[in-house]
Amino acid sequence: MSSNQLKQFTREEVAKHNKPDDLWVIIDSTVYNLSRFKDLHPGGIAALVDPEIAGQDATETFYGLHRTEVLEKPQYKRLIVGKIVGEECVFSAPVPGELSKVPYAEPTWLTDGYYSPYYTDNHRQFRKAVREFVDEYLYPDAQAREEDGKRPDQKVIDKMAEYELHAMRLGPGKHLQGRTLMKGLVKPEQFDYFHEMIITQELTRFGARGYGDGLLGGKVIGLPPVLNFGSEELKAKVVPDVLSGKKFICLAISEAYAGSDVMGLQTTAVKSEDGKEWIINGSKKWITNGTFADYFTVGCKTEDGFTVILVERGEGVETKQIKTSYSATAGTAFITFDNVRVPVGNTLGEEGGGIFVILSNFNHERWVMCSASARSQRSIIEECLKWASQRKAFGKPLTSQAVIRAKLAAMIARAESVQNWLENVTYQMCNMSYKQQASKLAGQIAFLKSYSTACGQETARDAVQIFGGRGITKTGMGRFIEHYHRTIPFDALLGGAEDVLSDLGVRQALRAMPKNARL
Ligand code: HEM
Repeated sequence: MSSNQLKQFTREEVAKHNKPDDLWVIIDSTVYNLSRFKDLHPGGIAALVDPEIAGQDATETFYGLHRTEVLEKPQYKRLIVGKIVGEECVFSAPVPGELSKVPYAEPTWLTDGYYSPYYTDNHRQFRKAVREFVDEYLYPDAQAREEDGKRPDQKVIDKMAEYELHAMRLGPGKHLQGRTLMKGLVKPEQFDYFHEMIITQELTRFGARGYGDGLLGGKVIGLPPVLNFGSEELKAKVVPDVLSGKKFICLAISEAYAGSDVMGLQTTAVKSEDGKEWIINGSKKWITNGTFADYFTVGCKTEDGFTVILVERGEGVETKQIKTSYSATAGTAFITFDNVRVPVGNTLGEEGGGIFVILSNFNHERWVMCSASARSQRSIIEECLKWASQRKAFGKPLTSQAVIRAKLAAMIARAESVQNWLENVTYQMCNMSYKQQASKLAGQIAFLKSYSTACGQETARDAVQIFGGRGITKTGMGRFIEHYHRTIPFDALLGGAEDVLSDLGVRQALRAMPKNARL
């Protein structure tokens, strides 16, 4: 029912319904009958029958205790009996696809009155379409799956395939040729790293970190080695099924024995006597999407050093769920390979040349993670600005406290610096070949990742302080803060731990020092 068709009441009429069995309240000029609901109210009966609430305007108190989305739920919409005559609602739930008007909730290129050298009209239209897609198809599944830990709904995966989002998430390249991207909104040859960054950032907005990885994060890092280093025959077999969401792939590098120390890995691949097959033995740990993957891009120790090999799920491959601090929807696995036989044609890149395959892949993976980190910090800023403005403490909004404002200042500065650096690196990527990126951007991206996740961790800690107890509560007002604070270590570890990455950046810089440089 639209608000115009609702029955109209005066505030005096509503005030008469102030008894436990005849209990109305006004929230944002809408009249709710809570007479029956009071017994089910998660906040208890006492809060509702309070003389300051029963029959009165409870708008301010309500928004101090509940998220707007509570009123959007159908079971609560049924409590509406009318509206206040001559008044209009002030607070609105976000409209799918719309930009937020909260300062710093969007990067400058999406903020009214600001300019950017990087984005075209096509990027802007594309951003709008992706956000509408995410809000409509992904957001509800993300919230539900993060909670129940099941895999993302296959219908969502299929829908993403229909728009070619699986292909686009791998970035620009030959794999996009002949595809109709986002229903024709962007041509394959037009698609660049800014388009890809837009997808990653929009996908991050649903605030469900485990689901984000469950939504084929394994493919984003596991398929590029096949695309860039696999034989034509192997690509023809694997790529179409993965990009259409029929089959799943993951990257299996880290082990119980070694994480960042790639050369210390212990999974072995030995050639069969006839030289036609690899025989793989060992285990892998913390492998995103491993529980449901059909293909595994595996780092192995071989006679010549380190080699990357594509393994298909089959005899000798076993995957078990690892319980981590985010949702099981990510499909994080412990994998064992027990005499797994794989054709030698599944080798990705040169035998013994695995380190190059992995290192060049790391750049893209880390840049994707920086894009996500920049965006999630912004979502946290939006939550904090809203909360600090609407929450009263000692009779004043939280924003009247200088310590709260100082925390907001630091978060905003961090998010702005990460996004601006990210856009610069993305611009370099748009103008460099894959090889140039591998040599020139490894240090930049390593620094950016380590810096952005360090910023994210500080922002998570500040946000919890601003939200207080709600920042450590899985439901209600602070639920996204609790989630971010709990899951931020994934950003800081996956794709390379902060310290290791910073050191990598410095080592790259030292290698490039001119021999004749002297003070
Ligand atoms: C349409 C009216 C209302 C509905 C549908 C509603 C619903 C809910 C729900 C679902 C929660 C659980 C927390 C959450 O998910 O955010 C909750 C908590 C609560 N509600 Fe309400 N509520 C309503 C009105 C009110 C009013 C008028 C008050 C006035 C004091 C109130 C006081 C509380 C309190 C104190 C809590 C506990 C908050 C917390 O644990 O942080 N509610 N309510």
